[in-house]
Amino acid sequence: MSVLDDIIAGVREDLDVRRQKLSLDEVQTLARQAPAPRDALAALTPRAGGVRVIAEVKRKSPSKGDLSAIQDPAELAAAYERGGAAVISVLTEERRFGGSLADLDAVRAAVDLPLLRKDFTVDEYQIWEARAHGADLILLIVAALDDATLDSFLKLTERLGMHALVETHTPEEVERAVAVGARIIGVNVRNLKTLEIDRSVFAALAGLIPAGAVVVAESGVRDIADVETFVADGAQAVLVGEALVRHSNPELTVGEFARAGSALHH
Ligand SMILES: O=C(O)c1ccccc1NCC(=O)[C@H](O)[C@H](O)COP(=O)(O)O
Repeated sequence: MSVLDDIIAGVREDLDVRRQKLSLDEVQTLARQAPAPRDALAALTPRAGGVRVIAEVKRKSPSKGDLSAIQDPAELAAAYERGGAAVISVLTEERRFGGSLADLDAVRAAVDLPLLRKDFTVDEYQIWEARAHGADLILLIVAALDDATLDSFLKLTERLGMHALVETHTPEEVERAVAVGARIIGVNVRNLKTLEIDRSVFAALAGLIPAGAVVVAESGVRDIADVETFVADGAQAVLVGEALVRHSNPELTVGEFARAGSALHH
């Protein structure tokens, strides 16, 4: 079983528990009552003077173990917002990342930016749930979904007024993301089956993404030089977790990353 398969097995078990407590009907009602979504696509659309930063609230991970205790996710997200993040990503997977929907609620109450509910979406229920908790963007990992499911999840997401970050790691996955009409396409340089980071994967895949889709480099950003390399290779946005949560001044670091590559970016 790959790491991704193992994570998804746990996600399904946790989802069954939540569904016992709150039916799909009830989550749908809450989603329909939620305030209108913010436009994450507009927030990620490139503009002069830098790269868009998706700043992540991430406590721990399968690859690195504990990263940061993060007592107050709302305070961290507010620091990201002050630093110039375009979108805040909140990991809600509990077993392997230590996140929760309570974190998403806390961050939603604290910032005005679009929010990415970062989870392993394998069931329609999670999309309604994301909206009910104020998310504006969800993650769809191509490797975890067949074509028909990817297509129907993307359609549902957009029907609910949200957008999807459609994540890829191979040329075939980019092709599948493009085929379903993804408008925000991520290239994760972390292989979710082996956890290996290979930053060169981004340069190899970014050129396959058609103009018109926002291109996001995901994972493995350690410093400004990494952001500059991703921008030079075609990134319009970067998704950063570890480097921000481990830093003593996440606000400053988000700002530095957001300005990185401004000379290259157009
Ligand atoms: O981070 C992991 O170890 C991981 C393992 C298995 C599946 C997903 C994983 N991470 C999710 C992410 O995509 C990252 O949290 C995100 O891209 C930020 O990465 P980083 O800046 O390297 O923390």
